[in-house]
Amino acid sequence: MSLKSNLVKEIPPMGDQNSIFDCIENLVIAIDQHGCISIFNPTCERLFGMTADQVLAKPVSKVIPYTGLVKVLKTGKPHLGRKFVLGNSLYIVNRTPIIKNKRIIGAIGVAQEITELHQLASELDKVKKEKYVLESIFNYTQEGYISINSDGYVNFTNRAMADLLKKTPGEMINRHITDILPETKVHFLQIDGQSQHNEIIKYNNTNLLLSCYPVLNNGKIQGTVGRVIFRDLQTLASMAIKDKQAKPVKQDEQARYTLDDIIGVSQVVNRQKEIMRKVARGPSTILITGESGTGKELFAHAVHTLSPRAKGPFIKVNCAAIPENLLESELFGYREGAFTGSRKGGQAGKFELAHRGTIFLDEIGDMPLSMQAKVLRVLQDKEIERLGDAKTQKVDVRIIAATNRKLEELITEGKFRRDLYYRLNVVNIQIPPLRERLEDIPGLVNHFITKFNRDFTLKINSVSQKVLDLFERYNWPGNVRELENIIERAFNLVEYEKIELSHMPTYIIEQAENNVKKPKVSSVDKTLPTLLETVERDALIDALASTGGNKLQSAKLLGISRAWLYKKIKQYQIEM
Ligand SMILES: Nc1ncnc2c1ncn2[C@@H]1O[C@H](COP(=O)(O)OP(=O)(O)OP(=O)(O)O)[C@@H](O)[C@H]1O
Repeated sequence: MSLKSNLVKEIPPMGDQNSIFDCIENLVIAIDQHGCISIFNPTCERLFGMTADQVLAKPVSKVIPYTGLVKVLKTGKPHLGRKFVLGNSLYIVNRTPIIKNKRIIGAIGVAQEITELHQLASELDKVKKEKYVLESIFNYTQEGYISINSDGYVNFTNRAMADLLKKTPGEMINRHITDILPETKVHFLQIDGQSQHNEIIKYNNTNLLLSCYPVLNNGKIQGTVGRVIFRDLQTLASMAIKDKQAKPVKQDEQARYTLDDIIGVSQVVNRQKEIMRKVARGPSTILITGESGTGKELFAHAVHTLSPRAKGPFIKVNCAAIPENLLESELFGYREGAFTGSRKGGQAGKFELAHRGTIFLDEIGDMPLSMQAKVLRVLQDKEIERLGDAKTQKVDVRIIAATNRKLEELITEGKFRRDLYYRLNVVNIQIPPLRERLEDIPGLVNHFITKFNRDFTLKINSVSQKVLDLFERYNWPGNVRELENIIERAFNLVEYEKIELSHMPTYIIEQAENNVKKPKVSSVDKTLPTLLETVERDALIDALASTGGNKLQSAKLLGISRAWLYKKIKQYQIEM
């Protein structure tokens, strides 16, 4: 009988161990109570390049530098789910003591290669992150998107589409498209690899402008994506001045917000408010920059209401939303007979309408170059010419422009005029993204709760601490607008008087989980020691929260001793 089969007898019986260990693909190594190898299965032989007969009965620590088995033998404590790297592969191992008659008679380790699994998990994580980004993009566009699979069942819809159809995405997913949009059968289901553009369909009493695109995979149709550009055709019609039927755009010509409507305690918001107070008095052009949803329009309204022009009109033009060929007549107006279908008596443009007031050129970065030249001329000469009219008119208008694009980059790419940039950028107000001023969140949350309590006639009076913690970890790609939408969504779900974690969309919970809690320090406090302390404190709080306050587990999680954890809890005065 070989040495190997003698030693294996020491292991508690579990069937025909030899053949089990011999045929499994896992690495199996066992040691006896003296730390000598008692099992070394063929997978180990292959991987370590040694035969069982060469290593059996030898001290494991001499044969393989670290297996962890000697430690398990000494302490009697198992090591479960530990990972290690061997060559280019990643393994997960369970090491357990072998106990017979309450005595530790050895230890066994069983390892499984998980390289591929790990790669798959990383891939999945990457795909998940990309999905969040795409979802955010789709959820913050004004255009409605819906997609169906090849059998006609809805597998995706964005918020704009759900709002448009007055349904929740949950009421639409997995339903057949004809149950949701009966009229679209022909557009969605009979699409044959070609796109269909701008078809008019009816939904309730609204006309929608729908485009459909096939989703192709290796040339085969997998489904269809539908896009609704304008919520209803009246919006389009009102923009199309050249259409004889079109009504002039009804504009609310008054600024709606004041400085008090800008909520925020962060240094940066207070500094910007201070600047606004000063510059509002003068005539200078102002350029407001910041990501989408940071409050640029709100700031523009507030400058106007603070200015001596407050009683004059406040005219907003969204330069990105108006088709290039209509922008000129929109901005400068046109003379009667300037083109076929032009209105009798002609029409005043936005600059004229803003006379003695303020014109707010939103999304100025998207203004076509040809129009930039004309706006520059207004800035220089304070004069306009209606389309088709040789007569010039003096206008007294203050310009506030805003953009979420990097104008310097657009200048380098030749898409924005440098001279216009200098003319606009006399005073620059930069609004930082919400993730860089987390201290503004609680005030904004209260502000939106008050607003929605009014709109929904509800009496929500608080938000759970868990939700506030979540808000600190989330990175707010849609900024304050996204926060406002999330609170509004919660109002639709809330049952009692408190907004809880269960009222939050899963995508923000999942994204926040992947984020390290950000240090809540203002720019003046950003010395390295302060930052390190903040990160350390946050890591402690996260570990304690995720282990339900268990200090031993938290210490393990953080890779520090229990004594060190206690010291840090005391140092940072973390309440338990
Ligand atoms: N500091 C703030 N206090 C209160 N409400 C705010 C604040 N900032 C933004 N909001 C609200 O967030 C929403 C988005 O703001 P706003 O439209 O001004 O952003 P924006 O930067 O102009 O966005 P976009 O670039 O997409 O046009 C609005 O409902 C606005 O009232």
